Amino acid sequence: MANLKLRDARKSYGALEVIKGIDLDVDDREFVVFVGPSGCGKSTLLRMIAGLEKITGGDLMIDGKRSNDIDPSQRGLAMVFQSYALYPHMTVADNMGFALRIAGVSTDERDQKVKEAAKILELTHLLDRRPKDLSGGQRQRVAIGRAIVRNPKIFLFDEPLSNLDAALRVNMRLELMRLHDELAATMIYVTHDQIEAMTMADKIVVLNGGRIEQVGSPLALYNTPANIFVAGFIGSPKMNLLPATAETIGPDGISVALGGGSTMTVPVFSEKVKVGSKLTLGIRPEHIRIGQGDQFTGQVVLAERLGGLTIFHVATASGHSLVVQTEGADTTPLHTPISLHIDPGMCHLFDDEGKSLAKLN
Ligand SMILES: Nc1ncnc2c1ncn2[C@@H]1O[C@H](COP(=O)(O)OP(=O)(O)OP(=O)(O)O)[C@@H](O)[C@H]1O
Repeated sequence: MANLKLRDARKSYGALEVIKGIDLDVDDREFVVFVGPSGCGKSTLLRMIAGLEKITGGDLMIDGKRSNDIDPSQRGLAMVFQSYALYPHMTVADNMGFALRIAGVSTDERDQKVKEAAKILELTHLLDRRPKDLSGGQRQRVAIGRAIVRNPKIFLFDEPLSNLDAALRVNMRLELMRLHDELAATMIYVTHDQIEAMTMADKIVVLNGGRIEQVGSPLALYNTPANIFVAGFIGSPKMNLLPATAETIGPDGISVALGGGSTMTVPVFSEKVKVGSKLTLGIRPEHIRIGQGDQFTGQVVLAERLGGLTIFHVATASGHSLVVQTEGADTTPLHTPISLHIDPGMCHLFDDEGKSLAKLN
């Protein structure tokens, strides 16, 4: 069993506070991913958990025990870094067994643990090699093996795949998911790659400026972002965000004017919104249909043809730029006049503070 709790966790460097009060629960066997823009504090938070950065306020609880001041080596955690940090002069087997040797584990037990980990990671045939004779992906597997042999309560990963090429990243991503399942392990994983976050996480933690914007399952964040920040951060291509003004408020929702004569009634509710309130309408690119309506007319100005799907950049007659995603290889040529349909039920409305308005049932 392994669980971890942060309560009002803070980190300051001198007068500069970079982690500003984090409350988070990581449950046993959960795969938790920290995402957020560069500099938001993902690595700092992970390093605070690992014990590599001192926590300057609040509590870190590991299995119910306050662990702020426990030595990193005694926390029962193992961290895998982006840089692998392998010892170049040691073989794969020695690299993997090093921490156990330092801990005074007998040679027999060490060999057995290294062999078990090598089998799980398909490194058995490489145990006698040195890191320089391995590919990037193999090196990263050795770094993960070094964590596995320690049988940690919780694995911590700091952007472990970002030095790998695109194809290898996909492979390693799948391997890590398999490993999480096979080891029934608790994992905390930092990345700026939202595909990694969406595909691997049980729970995503979206950080921004040292605070949590939202915590939830990948689909919860995708379908019901709490605010504009999360709406814009999760999802690729990004959600379209358009300025809107509340025109009427009724039992069917809030009617908004989108400029250029376009209006839409979005089935949401808020006591705070009044006629004239400034709002933002959000619609994901895959929820806009081409050639099925007259909410917007315009023309395609750019097309990203990916084979399985096509991403159109559309300039509307009302002066908006919209990104539209269609299934398959849509061959609509550039500059073709088109009309667009938006399903109001798929739209999000955000208030003037960027908070999401509740949907009507
Ligand atoms: N030793 C330090 N002294 C002062 N500020 C620091 C120190 N280490 C990190 N910071 C600041 O803390 C903030 C968070 O940094 P951190 O590395 O955790 O961000 P990150 O989200 O992991 O970013 P990235 O995705 O770019 O790695 C940044 O503004 C950074 O400049």
